[in-house]
Amino acid sequence: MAGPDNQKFCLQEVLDSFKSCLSPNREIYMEHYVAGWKGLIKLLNSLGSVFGFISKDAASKTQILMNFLDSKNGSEYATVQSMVKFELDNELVDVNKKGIYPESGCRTLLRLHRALRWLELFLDRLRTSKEDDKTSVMCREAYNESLAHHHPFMIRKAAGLAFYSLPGRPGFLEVMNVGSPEQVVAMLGEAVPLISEVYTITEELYQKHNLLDLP
Ligand SMILES: CCCCCCCCCCCCC/C=C/[C@@H](O)[C@H](COP(=O)(O)O)NC(=O)CCCCCCCCCCCCCCC
Repeated sequence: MAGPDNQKFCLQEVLDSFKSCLSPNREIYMEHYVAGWKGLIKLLNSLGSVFGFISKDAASKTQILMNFLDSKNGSEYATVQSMVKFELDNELVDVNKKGIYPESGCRTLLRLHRALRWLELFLDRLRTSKEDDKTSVMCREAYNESLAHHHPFMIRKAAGLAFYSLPGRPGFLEVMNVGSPEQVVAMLGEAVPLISEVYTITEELYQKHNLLDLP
């Protein structure tokens, strides 16, 4: 029987998670942030094994955050804001170079946060694309504008090759499990601003604490 991680991806599920992410005072709930990523990883897995190296990395980072949430300090990780405060107050972050905390919550979330910017740019391109536009081009452009700045040559090369395997626009919209292309586009219209808001709040928080370049 398929376990929960093998279930089919549904864009609605990701949208719901990112909706639940924001508290009334604009804090980001870790549980829902991680749930959003788990939904995205399901989609990536359904696109084929060529994306395995990307989904493995995202899954391992998601797992690190879930482990913090389940630990004895779990309540300190309830929101991204409380995690940053807790880890900085207790000097649990390698700030300048890798040291004894190579997998701190702050540096792990930063990697996913940078990928969220790629997602925002990619989904916005998809939302405004025309029928015969290529998903591989949208994906590459979004990647070059965001994550690529943080990746070494070999990763950029491997990612670039994987993009060629993306299904065309109609196939990609179908994988989202939403309905007609028009319905997917409408849902993207809701999802992109939400993802963008979560991204901006995190970016401002990390900027304020000088955490945007964590090794
Ligand atoms: C739809 C096609 C998906 C293309 C994904 C584009 C992003 C390409 C990322 C390539 C990452 C390669 C894997 C390794 C990365 C790590 O070296 C690197 C640095 O980590 P480190 O400091 O611990 O060493 N890790 C990262 O930058 C984090 C990458 C996380 C990538 C997550 C991508 C999730 C994609 C979800 C797709 C969902 C499609 C959207 C439809 C609603």
